[in-house]
Amino acid sequence: MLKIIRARDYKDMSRKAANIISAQIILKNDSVLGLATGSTPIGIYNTLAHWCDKGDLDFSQVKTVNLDEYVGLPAYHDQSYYYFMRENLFKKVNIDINNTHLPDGTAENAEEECERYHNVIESMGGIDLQLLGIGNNGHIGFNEPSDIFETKVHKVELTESTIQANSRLFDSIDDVPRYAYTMGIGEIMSAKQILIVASGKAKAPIVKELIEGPVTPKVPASILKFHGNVTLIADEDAMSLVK
Ligand SMILES: O=P(O)(O)OC[C@H]1O[C@](O)(CO)[C@@H](O)[C@@H]1O
Repeated sequence: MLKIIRARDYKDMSRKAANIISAQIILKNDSVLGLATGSTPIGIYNTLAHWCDKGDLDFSQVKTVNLDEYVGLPAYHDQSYYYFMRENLFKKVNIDINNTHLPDGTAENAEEECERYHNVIESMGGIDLQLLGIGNNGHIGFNEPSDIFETKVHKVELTESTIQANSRLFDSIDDVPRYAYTMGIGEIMSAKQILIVASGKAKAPIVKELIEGPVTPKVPASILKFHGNVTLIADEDAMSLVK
């Protein structure tokens, strides 16, 4: 069942989500956090960094594993998710960078990279708290709408809708990578706790679909309704189409 927390606006959503992540770290200082990229979590990461800076939060034992990475982008590329995580969180908190993990977008062998990344997640003993954004088409990580739920880390061809949405961050749409590595639905659903965040009017149709629609691989996020401990934090704009 999906627990729903309504937030006033982006700032309120960010603080509420940061509070839950912070509680997780306080309760278990060596928590494994599953982390997400995209515009939505930036306010959460800023808030966590601020609390860490004030000495209220300690990342020294925290381990992280990210959802996804573009195929073909090296870590130093400013649109790689490695770069995003470093700029928005890792360099601002006292985390040991060796405890942070993402798929390697430059790996030569895709199959081996998927296997390696799956084993990284397993070797950490699973994810304590997984943070998720939601794509306009219902994707989580880069699990795009499909006929099946892919369970394990895999290489995925991005949909036109995702390429369009993410082109805002690249010089031209032709620069957006066509493929990505992503955690599978199985690894995401194995997390002990899941937090999914949504903000803004553009997310209102998919948030309505998530809450009111059926569970189907056509809306990958819908599977979350089968998880035992999942919370959606959405602001008023994102909730504006929900009855
Ligand atoms: O938070 P945003 O930028 O709307 O992105 C939503 C989702 O899309 C992605 O950016 C990938 O397209 C995910 O990483 C994110 O969860």
